[in-house]
This record gives sequence, C-alpha cells and structure tokens, in this order.
Amino acid sequence: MGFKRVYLLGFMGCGKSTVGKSLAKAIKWDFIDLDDFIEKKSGISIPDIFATHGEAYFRQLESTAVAETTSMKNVIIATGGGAPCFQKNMEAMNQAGLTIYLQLSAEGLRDRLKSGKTNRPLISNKSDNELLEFIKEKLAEREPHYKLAKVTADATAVGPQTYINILKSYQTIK
Ligand SMILES: Nc1ncnc2c1ncn2[C@@H]1O[C@H](COP(=O)(O)OP(=O)(O)O)[C@@H](O)[C@H]1O
Ligand SMILES: O=C(O)C1=C[C@@H](OP(=O)(O)O)[C@@H](O)[C@H](O)C1
Ligand SMILES: [Mg+2]
Repeated sequence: MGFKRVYLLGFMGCGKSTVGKSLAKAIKWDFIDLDDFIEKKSGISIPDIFATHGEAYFRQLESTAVAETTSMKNVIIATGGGAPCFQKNMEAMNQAGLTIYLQLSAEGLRDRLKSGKTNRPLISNKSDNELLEFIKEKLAEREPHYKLAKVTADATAVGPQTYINILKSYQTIK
C-alpha cells in the first residue's frame, strides 16, 4: 500500500514548499514545487501569468502540471494553494499518491503570509487588516477540498519528522 508520490496541500502560507523541500531531502526523494515547475515550463513568473493571462489561464497550466506529476516516481510535490480546488486535480492527486493536508488556523496563516505577499497575486494588494478577512473567507471555501486529502497534518509542526512518521504509517517509506 505504499505510494510513489506524496502531495502536500493546503492554503497559501501553510508551509507546503518549505516542508516539501526538507522532507524530500530527509528521505532522499525528488522534490517538485508545482509553482516553480509551472514557471520553468512557461518561462513566466506566477505574478506575470496572473497579470498578463489571468487566473483561469494559470489554472489550466496548473492542472496540466498536476497531470504530469502523476507518472513521476519517488517524488514529494508541494502544490499551490488552489490546486486541489479546481478541475479534477484533487481526484487525480488522490488516485496517484498520498495526499496530505497541512492544516493551519487563519491567524497562523496570516502570520506566515504577512511578509510573503508580493509573489502571491491573490493577496499582493491586501493590507494587513484585509488579509485576515480574506484568508477566513477563502479558507472556508477551500477547506472542503483540502479535507478530501487522505491525511490531515497539523502544520504548526516544525521540521520533517511529523511527515516522515505519516509516510511510514502508510508504508510509503521504511
Ligand atoms: N513549520 C513552519 N513553522 C514556521 N514557519 C513556517 C513553517 N513552514 C513554513 N513557514 C514559513 O511560512 C512562510 C510560508 O511558507 P511556504 O512554504 O512558502 O508556504 P506555502 O508553500 O504553503 O505557501 C515562509 O515564510 C516560511 O518560512
Ligand atoms: O492559493 C492559490 O490560489 C495560489 C497559491 C500559490 O501557491 P502557494 O500556496 O505555495 O502560495 C500559487 O499557486 C498562486 O499564487 C495561487
Ligand atoms: Mg508554495
């Protein structure tokens, strides 16, 4: 019942990219950050994709990128916060691998996002006050999708050990 791919999901700022990198390093698997993958393939930064082509176009690229990961092996994939919420991406990820939702409160997300707004087009124009309200609304809308993940993890965890334990319990690694 082991898995060849692990998908990290959750709201912007929950730590998918950070955890993914350190987890992959710890277990010597490959690491793909879906946003970086999309930027490299298209040759355009995420903010520029949104600004020039719009969100719907980004979602097409994202969905294609998700589909491409489903044949990769021994890889940790940090998805973007919206990936599970559009098209049939969540179904595809659940079929292809172990999906883990990194759950964090709206306040916790706000604290982690305050200094990282510029590269995230959905929040780049929000003031610190608007940010919490936006997160609360969007999280309520998105959480039903995130909760379709096979595992929900507490994203306040520091370092990869929590995730290593999850992978062991699913016989994905020894
Ligand atoms: N477990 C953690 N504890 C504390 N801060 C974290 C943790 N994981 C990530 N961060 C910080 O939160 C911010 C967002 O992390 P990031 O990995 O980019 O999130 P995501 O990819 O889910 O949007 C970064 O500044 C990062 O350093
Ligand atoms: O939540 C979203 O819709 C998005 C999250 C971002 O990734 P992170 O979750 O890594 O910030 C990135 O894919 C894009 O800015 C859109
Ligand atoms: Mg990220």
